[in-house]
Amino acid sequence: MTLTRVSQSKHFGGTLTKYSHASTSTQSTMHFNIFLPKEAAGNTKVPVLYCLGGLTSTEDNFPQKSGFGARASQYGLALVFPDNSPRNVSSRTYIQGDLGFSEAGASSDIGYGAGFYLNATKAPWDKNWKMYDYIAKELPEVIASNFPVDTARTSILGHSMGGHGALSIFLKNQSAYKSISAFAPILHPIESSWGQYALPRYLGEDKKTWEEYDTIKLLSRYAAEKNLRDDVKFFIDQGTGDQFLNNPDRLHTTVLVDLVKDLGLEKQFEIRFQDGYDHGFFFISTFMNDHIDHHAKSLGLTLNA
Ligand SMILES: N[C@@H](CCC(=O)N[C@@H](CSC=O)C(=O)NCC(=O)O)C(=O)O
Repeated sequence: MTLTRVSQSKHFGGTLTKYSHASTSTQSTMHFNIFLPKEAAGNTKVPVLYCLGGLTSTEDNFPQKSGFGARASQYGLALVFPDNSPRNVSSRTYIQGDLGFSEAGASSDIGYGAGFYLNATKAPWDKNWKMYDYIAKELPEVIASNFPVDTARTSILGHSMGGHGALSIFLKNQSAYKSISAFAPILHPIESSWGQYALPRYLGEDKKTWEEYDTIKLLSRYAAEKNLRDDVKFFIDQGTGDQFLNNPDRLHTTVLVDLVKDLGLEKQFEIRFQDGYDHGFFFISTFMNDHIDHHAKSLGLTLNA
C-alpha cells in the first residue's frame, strides 16, 4: 500500500503531514493528517493519539483548529487526524433516489462528512461506508507500517460524532487503547435526531444493529457482562452552552451521568460540564491541553522542558 504525500508543514519542531492512500475498507482514496514530534525524526517510536472529527469535518478541522501542537510537541506525542467518511466515490449512485447524500445538498447527516464510524450494511452505503473497519483496523496498520509509532501506546479521542466514534471504538476494542476522551460526544445516537436519520439508512430498520454503535447501549452491555476495563478513566468535556445539548438534546450527556451512577462507575468517569461553552472549536481548543495531559499520563509521557 502506497502513501502519497499531499502537503507538509513544520509545526512546533515536528511535522504535520497530509497523506492520501487507497483504502481497502472504504474502497476509496482516504486522506489523513499525522503530526510527528521531533522525537520521531531519528526513527524513535513515539506514542500515538487518534483524533476523530465530527459531522461536516474532514481530516483538516482538528489539526487546524484544536491548538494541539504546543502540548503534543512538549510530550513528544504523535497525533493522527483521519477523515470521517469516504470521499469522491461514484456519487451519481448516491444522489439518485434522494438518499440524502450530502454532496447533493440534501443533508449533512449522512454521506460525505458523516460516516458515523460504523460499517454500513444497507445499499448503497455498504460498498464504501466502512468507517469502523477503517479507523479500528486499517488505519492503525497503515500508520504502524509507515511511521515510527509505538503501537502498544495508542489512545483515542473525538468530538461530537467523532466522540461517538472514539467511545464506541474504544469500548469494542478496549485492549487496543491506553486511554479515551471526548469533547461533547453524541452518546446515544439511537435516541438522537442525527442517529435516527443516519442509522436506518446505513444499517436498516432493525434497531438491534444500531445498538452496536451506541455508547450508552455498549457501556450498559459491557458493564453487565463485566467486560469493562477498570484501569481506564473516561474523560469527557461538555459545554453547558452547547446548542446541541438542549431543544432537542442530541448528545444525551445527562443520560450518561445517570447511567454511570446506576452502574457505580463514578470512579472511572470524569464528566466535566464547562460553563457557557458551545459545541465548536473555541470550546475544544480551550480544553485540548487537558485532554492531551489525560492521554499523556496513560501513555507514560512527561512534559519536556
Ligand atoms: N450542520 C450540522 C452540524 C454541523 C456541525 O456543527 N459540525 C460540528 C460537529 S457536530 C457533530 O458531529 C463540527 O465540528 N464541524 C466542523 C467544524 O470545524 O466546526 C447540524 O446542525 O446538524
